[in-house]
Amino acid sequence: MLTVSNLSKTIDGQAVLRGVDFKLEQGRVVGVVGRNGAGKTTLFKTMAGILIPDAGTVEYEGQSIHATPSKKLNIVFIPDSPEALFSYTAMESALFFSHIYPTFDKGFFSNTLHKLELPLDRKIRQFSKGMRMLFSTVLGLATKAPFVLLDEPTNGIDAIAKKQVMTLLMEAAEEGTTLVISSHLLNELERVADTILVMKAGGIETHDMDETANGAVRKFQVVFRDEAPASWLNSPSVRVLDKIGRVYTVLVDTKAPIGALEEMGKFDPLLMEHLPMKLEDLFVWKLGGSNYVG
Ligand SMILES: Nc1ncnc2c1ncn2[C@@H]1O[C@H](COP(=O)(O)OP(=O)(O)OP(=O)(O)O)[C@@H](O)[C@H]1O
Repeated sequence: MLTVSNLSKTIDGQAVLRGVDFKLEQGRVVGVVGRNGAGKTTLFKTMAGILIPDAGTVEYEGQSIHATPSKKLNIVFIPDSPEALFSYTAMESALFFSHIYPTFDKGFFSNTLHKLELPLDRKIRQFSKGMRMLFSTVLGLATKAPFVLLDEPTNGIDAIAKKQVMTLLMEAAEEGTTLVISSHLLNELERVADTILVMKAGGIETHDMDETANGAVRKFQVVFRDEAPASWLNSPSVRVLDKIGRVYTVLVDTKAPIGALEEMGKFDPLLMEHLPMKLEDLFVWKLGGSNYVG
């Protein structure tokens, strides 16, 4: 279990993390989403012990990873580019990591690199972006750490490399590794994550993926008979995702005290169809800016 309690971090006078709290059980696949600059990378670096928090704790099995540095070995951070290893070859990087991580699996590292046709003797600087991301993923997974934090692992790589990275990750998850993946590719995250952490204003909300699909916020396609009622469209319990002619796609908080769903029914729409809720919809609901205005 990894427990993050009341974690705060200010960088250059900006409070990036503000009292972040959550727990991660072993064997989960966790997606971390948030707007650009929300603090995902800062959170990962603090969770992995690279940054020291101003307040709060990160505990692995009840022990602070900052107070007991050996506990950091249980949490590996895979950055979006392995710049720190650019002047090393893949093999040299593995040697370096095997000195740090006693559980480092050299066999897994070289076999997987061989399967992926990545050279062991070339400097990482000479790798393409896709090769670098595959290499860092293999290197991180080879540590056999129980918690692996991946910062945008498939960003900017081609479809084949993406599939290879995702396959490696799913194999690790099946073996019980907890993966924490930050990504802006919500469709991809939706397929693999069972828990979603939404970062906003330095804080975090935890969502179960099942809860996302069956929670209080529902998605509808609705066609009104006359002009769409502006007060309803602009209410805080409603968010317009799309409008084509008189066809609206909306998110409605079905548990809101003002009864936005009942009200929609009272307008006697020509069509009112319930659609499946996607992770992208949750993202817009939680992090979208102002509501529909036009
Ligand atoms: N070394 C640094 N020096 C100054 N400001 C920083 C530093 N690292 C992060 N920040 C600031 O902290 C905030 C959070 O950055 P962070 O990289 O953690 O966000 P993010 O959610 O990972 O963003 P993105 O989705 O764009 O990668 C940003 O406003 C960023 O400018």
